[in-house]
Amino acid sequence: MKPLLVVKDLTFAYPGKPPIFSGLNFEIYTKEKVCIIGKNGAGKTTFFYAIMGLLGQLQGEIIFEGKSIRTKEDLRYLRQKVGFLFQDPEDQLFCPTLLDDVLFGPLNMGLSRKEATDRAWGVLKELKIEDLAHNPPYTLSGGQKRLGALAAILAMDPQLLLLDEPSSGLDEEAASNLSGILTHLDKTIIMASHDMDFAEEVASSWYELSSGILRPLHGKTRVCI
Ligand SMILES: Nc1ncnc2c1ncn2[C@@H]1O[C@H](COP(=O)(O)OP(=O)(O)OP(=O)(O)O)[C@@H](O)[C@H]1O
Repeated sequence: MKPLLVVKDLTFAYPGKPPIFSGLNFEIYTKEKVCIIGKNGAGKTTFFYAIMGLLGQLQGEIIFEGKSIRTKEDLRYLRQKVGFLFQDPEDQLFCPTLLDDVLFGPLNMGLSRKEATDRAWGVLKELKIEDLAHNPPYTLSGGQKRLGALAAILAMDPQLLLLDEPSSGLDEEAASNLSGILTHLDKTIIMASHDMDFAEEVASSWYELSSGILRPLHGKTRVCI
């Protein structure tokens, strides 16, 4: 079996700054759930940007489903299959209501309004935020926005989820509901988190990002960052 995603020899520096990645290698197989830990500024968010093609020209290679992502067309395909929950959910909610935001992806993918609406209500209910559906996103709390942004991603039924601090700002009940959902979700997940209790619930393998490389941490080792 081939890995779902391979990141090969990734080297990257923001202009005028020292390299964040220096020959980083990573691979994940379908249905694996991985947590990446690392100190503030280690490059976890930047790693997700690299996978999503948000850093422009890269040194190294991103391979998805066995195919090297090289052209705009490849990137469009990858972005349909990979759902990215940004660290700041405000970046992802831009419609008049939360329901519109959750409908946006499925409608854009060509689903009928009925299919898209069924899907949108399904994820809103699963995340227990259906009573917020008609609210404008700017009126939601930080935790509600995070769940709303996640609903918008899940409604697109991506194969791989990149979750940047998914439990940040959630109360205990919402975090526990979310960890339960992610644990049972039939999808591949790469998550960056400082919330060890949450991550231990969801992830089955761990990596530490440090000095520009990803190092596997064997076993479900509890690591304090
Ligand atoms: N657009 C940018 N331009 C220049 N430097 C940046 C930019 N974005 C991030 N950086 C720098 O790159 C480094 C890695 O940032 P990144 O956000 O990827 O880290 P992180 O591991 O996600 O941190 P945290 O745990 O705090 O979320 C930091 O030193 C940050 O200041």
